[in-house]
Amino acid sequence: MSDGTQYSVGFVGIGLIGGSLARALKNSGFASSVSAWDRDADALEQALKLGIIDTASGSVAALMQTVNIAVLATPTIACESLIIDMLKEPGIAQCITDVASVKGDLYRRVVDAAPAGAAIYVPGHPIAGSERSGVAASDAALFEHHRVILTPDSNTDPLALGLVQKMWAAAGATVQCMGVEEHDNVLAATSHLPHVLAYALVDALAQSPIRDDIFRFAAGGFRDFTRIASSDPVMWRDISLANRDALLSSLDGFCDHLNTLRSFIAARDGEALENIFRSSKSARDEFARDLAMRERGET
Ligand SMILES: NC(=O)c1ccc[n+]([C@@H]2O[C@H](COP(=O)([O-])OP(=O)(O)OC[C@H]3O[C@@H](n4cnc5c(N)ncnc54)[C@H](O)[C@@H]3O)[C@@H](O)[C@H]2O)c1
Ligand SMILES: O=C(O)C(=O)C[C@]1(C(=O)O)C=C[C@@H](O)C=C1
Repeated sequence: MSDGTQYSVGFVGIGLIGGSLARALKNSGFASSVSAWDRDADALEQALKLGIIDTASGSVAALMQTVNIAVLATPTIACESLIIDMLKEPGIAQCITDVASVKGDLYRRVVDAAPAGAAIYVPGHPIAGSERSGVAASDAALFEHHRVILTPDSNTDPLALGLVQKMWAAAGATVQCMGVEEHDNVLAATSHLPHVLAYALVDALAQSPIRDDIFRFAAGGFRDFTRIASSDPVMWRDISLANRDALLSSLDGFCDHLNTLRSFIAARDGEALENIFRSSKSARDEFARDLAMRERGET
């Protein structure tokens, strides 16, 4: 529960995720002021115009002079050098956090490059998003009833960790901590693999000689399975490469499973197929029930 203390929050990168968090923190009263720096001047102008930020900073260094909490919300590939810059000149920031979808590689490199400052760095990842990008797509309710994973370690400053937990709670999220490796393995399976599969399916069908018919007759099932193939290709290129090992392992396990299923179809083994579909339906139904409860705030 909020104790009413307000913080000055600064964002490096004000797109879908940065913009959504900025909106949520303003609405909840957690942020006394919100500032941002983005390499795209149009994104900053739009954020100002939409009232998502109060001030556009001229540089990362200038931003860090004025904020209690600094949030890095740029594409994964840009995070390493920006976090290191932020940690080397933290200004008045009590904590620095990020929202990147892959944690292990980034954290190890940051700790190697800036060991002294790394204690106030609390790596984070909201498990909520959309196939859309940019500040105009931001949504104050994006994180409500969603989980946020933080990956602190024994070096992390408890005060910095507490502040980041409080910030996400103010945005309506439930915070959970885990190690970077566990995070990257779980997310490879639940997020990165499904995105690769959706892109692969659409690409395979788009290359088909009967492509026009396929897209003409595709409907709800195809739409639901492939929504995430409309996500930003550059973001997903970065994520796939940043989490390469865990993603390869998930992909290999999945390919084996798919081949088993293929062999049942080839062998006309209806019983084996039905068993897989039955157990899959039961797992999916249970997940859907849990998700609905979470979205109603019941868990
Ligand atoms: N989109 C999702 O569903 C989702 C969910 C959870 C986490 N994430 C992670 O959040 C981060 C941001 O994703 P997003 O969807 O908000 O992307 P986005 O494209 O909507 O926003 C990124 C912003 O960062 C800016 N930017 C890019 N490079 C920069 C640089 N070098 N310096 C300063 N600003 C720079 C861009 O101009 C843009 O405004 C990514 O690391 C992504 O992996 C995304
Ligand atoms: O809902 C979507 O469109 C998303 O892709 C969100 C999603 C996910 O895979 O669930 C994508 C990337 C993130 O790092 C976290 C969440």
